[in-house]
Amino acid sequence: MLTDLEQLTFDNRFVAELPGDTETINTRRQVYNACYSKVLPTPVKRPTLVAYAREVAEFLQLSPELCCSEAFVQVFSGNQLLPDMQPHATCYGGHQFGSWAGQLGDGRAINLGDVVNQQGQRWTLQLKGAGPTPYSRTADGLAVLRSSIREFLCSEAMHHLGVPTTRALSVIATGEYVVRDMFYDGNPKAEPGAIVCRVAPSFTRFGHFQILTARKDLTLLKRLLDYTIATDFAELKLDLSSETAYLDWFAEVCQRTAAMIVHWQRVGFVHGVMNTDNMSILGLTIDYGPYGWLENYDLNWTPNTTDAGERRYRYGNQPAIAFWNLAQLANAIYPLLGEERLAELQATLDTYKRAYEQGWQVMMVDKLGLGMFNGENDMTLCTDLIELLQAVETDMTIFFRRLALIPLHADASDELLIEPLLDAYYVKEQLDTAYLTQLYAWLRQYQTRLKASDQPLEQRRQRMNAVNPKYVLRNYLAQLAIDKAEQGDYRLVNELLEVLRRPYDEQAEQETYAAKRPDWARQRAGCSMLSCSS
Ligand SMILES: Nc1ncnc2c1ncn2[C@@H]1O[C@H](COP(=O)(O)OP(=O)(O)OP(=O)(O)O)[C@@H](O)[C@H]1O
Ligand SMILES: [Mg+2]
Repeated sequence: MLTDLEQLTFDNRFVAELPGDTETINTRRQVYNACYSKVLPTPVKRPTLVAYAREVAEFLQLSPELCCSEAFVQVFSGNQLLPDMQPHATCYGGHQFGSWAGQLGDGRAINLGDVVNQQGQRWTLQLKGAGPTPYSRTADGLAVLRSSIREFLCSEAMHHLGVPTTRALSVIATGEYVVRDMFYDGNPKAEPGAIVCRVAPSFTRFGHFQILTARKDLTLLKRLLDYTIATDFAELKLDLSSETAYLDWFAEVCQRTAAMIVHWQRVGFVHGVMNTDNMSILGLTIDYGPYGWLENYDLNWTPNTTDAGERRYRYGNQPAIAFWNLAQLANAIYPLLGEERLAELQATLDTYKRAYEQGWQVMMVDKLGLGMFNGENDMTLCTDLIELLQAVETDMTIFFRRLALIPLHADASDELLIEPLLDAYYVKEQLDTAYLTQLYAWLRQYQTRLKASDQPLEQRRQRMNAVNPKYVLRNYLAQLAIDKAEQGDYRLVNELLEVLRRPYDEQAEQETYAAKRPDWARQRAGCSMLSCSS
């Protein structure tokens, strides 16, 4: 463990190997022929630590004492730079809600540099909300405490759930106010500001490639792609002189993206703003903005108020949107492959569909504890269940967690059979005869199917509990932590972080955090609907 932040070892490859912007003044502009612009974080008045994630600190070799020190707060609020840091914001573009938006870039994210730890792993440190950059367009480069707490808690919760994600080292309140019109309805308010330090092996997005192709800068496109393959995908050991290197790389991105989406569907995470600038090349969940967790299972649900009309980013549409986004990435690298490789590129894109389909089946088998996917019969079992879950308001997390507890003996009465599931229902009056008849029928089929799978009961339950979390960052829980934090009380943020470290464990003393959404949270801002304002 390091005792001094100056002992961190930096090796900033992105900056060293790719061309940077020749302009060094921090003015908003279009940046050509460059992958990044050097820019300093804006100092803040009174930074205070809200929380830090000890696992992230650990792999960066930062001791708990160091994380609670004044030096830590000064560095991770952007007030003080370490000697080997090379702060910069990167240039990317993207499709937002399906339309090409041109240059976006790190408008409020500043990479400090890449730390290499004792294991030789490279981790980029990135401040989000550390002030304007050349890519800030008309916005202020800042972030508010509420959105920063949501980003911090959710990235860590996702990691502990086993979902590929960017990580968060710390969230620091700046002691300054940031003006936001939360619902874009002409009611701006001063809110406390904050900065999250995100950590990932790389923050490269689909949009980093797209912007270069859009500008026909194929020389830099090739350089960035070669760099990415050599650095971020080094373990693939691709030979860059081989004709298939780019296709092999793209296949890997498709696989990783499919794996990530399967995880989202498994835990009921809805990203809310799956624009191509929010898609990580490494298949990591990135940009925790107007995301939400499914409470009642609903394929049509989107947490993002900006998306309420079209519902492009609804839960049930995430797999299709990921495919669409990958198609945009395919378009971006197409000029490097040429027409003679178009058919192969298209075929590679289809690996996403296969990987997703297969991953989904395995995921459902695990969630239901079936042992193995049994073709059409299991498909029907799954689709019937999905219909049932949507027929009445059913809490997804509680339902799947409790499914492991239903009695298996055929002579168990209907009442006994649904007893473990009753907690999952939001409106008891919806459980009418018609619904119950269907539910019992499904449960009987499920019982029969489980018996046929012939697994020892305890083993099956353990397997199911390992994929059906008991604790997720329920929207209202995050909001409760935010309400307290805005009063200067950070205990609930830290308590939630602690509970979410072990989402699959029973944690009997923490039951309250597994409770379904209370009625007060049904229509409250921040609980059931989120705006992009952050
Ligand atoms: N307050 C802000 N100041 C400057 N730029 C911003 C601000 N909010 C968003 N942007 C920029 O607008 C674009 C789209 O925003 P989006 O909400 O997807 O990202 P974000 O939440 O800022 O960041 P990230 O994707 O890095 O998590 C990005 O280029 C982002 O940097
Ligand atoms: Mg974004």
